[in-house]
Amino acid sequence: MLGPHRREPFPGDPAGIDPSRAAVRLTQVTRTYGGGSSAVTGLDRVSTGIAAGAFTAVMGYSGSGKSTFLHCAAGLDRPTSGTVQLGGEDLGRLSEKQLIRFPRTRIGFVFQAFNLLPSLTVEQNITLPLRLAGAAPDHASVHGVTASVGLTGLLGCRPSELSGGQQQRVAIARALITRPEVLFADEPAGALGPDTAEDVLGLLRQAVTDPHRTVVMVTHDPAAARRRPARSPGRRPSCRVPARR
Ligand SMILES: Nc1ncnc2c1ncn2[C@@H]1O[C@H](COP(=O)(O)OP(=O)(O)OP(=O)(O)O)[C@@H](O)[C@H]1O
Repeated sequence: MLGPHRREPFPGDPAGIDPSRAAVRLTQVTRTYGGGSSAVTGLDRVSTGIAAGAFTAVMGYSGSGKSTFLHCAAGLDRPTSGTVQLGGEDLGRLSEKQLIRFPRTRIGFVFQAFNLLPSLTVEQNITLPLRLAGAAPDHASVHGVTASVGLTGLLGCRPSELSGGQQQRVAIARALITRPEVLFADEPAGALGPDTAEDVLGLLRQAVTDPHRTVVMVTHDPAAARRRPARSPGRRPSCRVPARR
């Protein structure tokens, strides 16, 4: 964990990562909120690469820009300057319409607060990204992903009928249903108790056992960042947001 007075290079700095092995690359990315004297810099010229097929944990002190980093890397937010490449695609070159469609097919995102639609059933929540992308959900995929996150038998429930851990499992299934190249998770266990949190983190570590998948997770928990996925990428999985100047 970095403190506000320490600045260390990113372990995944582009200088240290083979460009062909980077699932996501940020180059000189700055994100400023507001303007004038009240402007806040969420990210300040961050350059880094996320190794493809690895489980990478993003850590840093509160307010250091972890969520901003994740949103820019996933294309959910546009940087004020700099470039983000995901799977070789420069997200800055995409139109608003293309950028909205992009996450539904190429990335999955898991939020701390689950962000499920309360009026939809578990099955409808899980298949929503497919339906928004105009694809018909096939039962084998739905049941496969549901079983992989331990939700078999709960497809007809509404989110309000589920525990927090079960709701986060639904959110993970929803993120995985499109078979994304990169799965982003922002404090996915932040709203859960320790045992449930461990289950949810285990599912994310399991997700990277698919050789074509990269997982990037923001966490405050050094233990969660240190634990290796089932198929270890062979090095310590960590990535740190440098202190803002
Ligand atoms: N929408 C916004 N409008 C204005 N400022 C923002 C906005 N989003 C983030 N910020 C600011 O940008 C900085 C980085 O915020 P960010 O949420 O990315 O940090 P974080 O490391 O994820 O924090 P935490 O660990 O507390 O969730 C903070 O100073 C925050 O106040």
